[in-house]
Amino acid sequence: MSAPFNAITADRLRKIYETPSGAVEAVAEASFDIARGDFVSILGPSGCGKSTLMLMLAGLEPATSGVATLDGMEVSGPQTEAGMMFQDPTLLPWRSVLDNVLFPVDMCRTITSEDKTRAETLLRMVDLWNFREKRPRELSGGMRQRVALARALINDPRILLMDEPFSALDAITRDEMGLALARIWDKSPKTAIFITHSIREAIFLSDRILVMGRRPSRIIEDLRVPFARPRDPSVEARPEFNELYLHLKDKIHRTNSPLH
Ligand SMILES: Nc1ncnc2c1ncn2[C@@H]1O[C@H](COP(=O)(O)OP(=O)(O)OP(=O)(O)O)[C@@H](O)[C@H]1O
Repeated sequence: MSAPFNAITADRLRKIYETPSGAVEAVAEASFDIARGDFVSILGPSGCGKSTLMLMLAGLEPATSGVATLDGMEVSGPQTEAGMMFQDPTLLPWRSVLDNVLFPVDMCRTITSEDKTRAETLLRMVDLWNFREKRPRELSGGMRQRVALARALINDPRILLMDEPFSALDAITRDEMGLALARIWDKSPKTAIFITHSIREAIFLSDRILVMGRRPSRIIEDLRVPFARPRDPSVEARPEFNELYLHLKDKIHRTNSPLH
């Protein structure tokens, strides 16, 4: 059977958290299809349900109703095939950088020499080759996130789910991480969902941007980013970049305002 064109689908995904103080409707209804190879960012005001949506797609939080699929398979539990990155890199402190990158392989089978070669290639790509034998505590925050990126790619996943992976980093390191991710993308495009609060980061990295409205949230904007790849940071100086930036900023501001 040939692979489906849409790598990720969400069909009326809804999430209500039951809490001691009552029900919280985190996501009212999210529906979208993501084509194979597209890099899609999700923007939206704080607390609108972006992480909840991601957790439902990753199979880490069950949807109250609706259906998600990854690579044509309905999501009904943790999606081990997808690469994942979160705000916190969650590295194992007693393992070396190289062994942290190999951890997802170690979890499911015996590590082969090909796995080691791939881990080494990835560490070169994220510029951490010289740190492969170090422990996480010896690395900066940006370096730890680069280890997490290499780890997310170790199984060469077709789908990558990233929830604010760079948000704890300083602005310069964050830009460098964005560039590193864009370069990796140029070499080996994957289907990705990337949650961020940075409109500039979303435009620079994405083929398409979805905006979620205020809770209980829905997708209120879905647009394509018109810049060819590979992109370099000079794209930010283009008038179209700024127009898109202002459009998205206005959209998020309006949804965040109690007057709208
Ligand atoms: N496990 C949980 N139990 C109860 N309520 C939750 C839980 N997780 C999230 N929520 C609530 O669901 C809503 C959406 O939270 P979520 O973390 O998905 O938003 P977000 O858009 O990712 O926020 P931010 O941009 O600030 O990270 C919030 O009101 C939050 O308090």
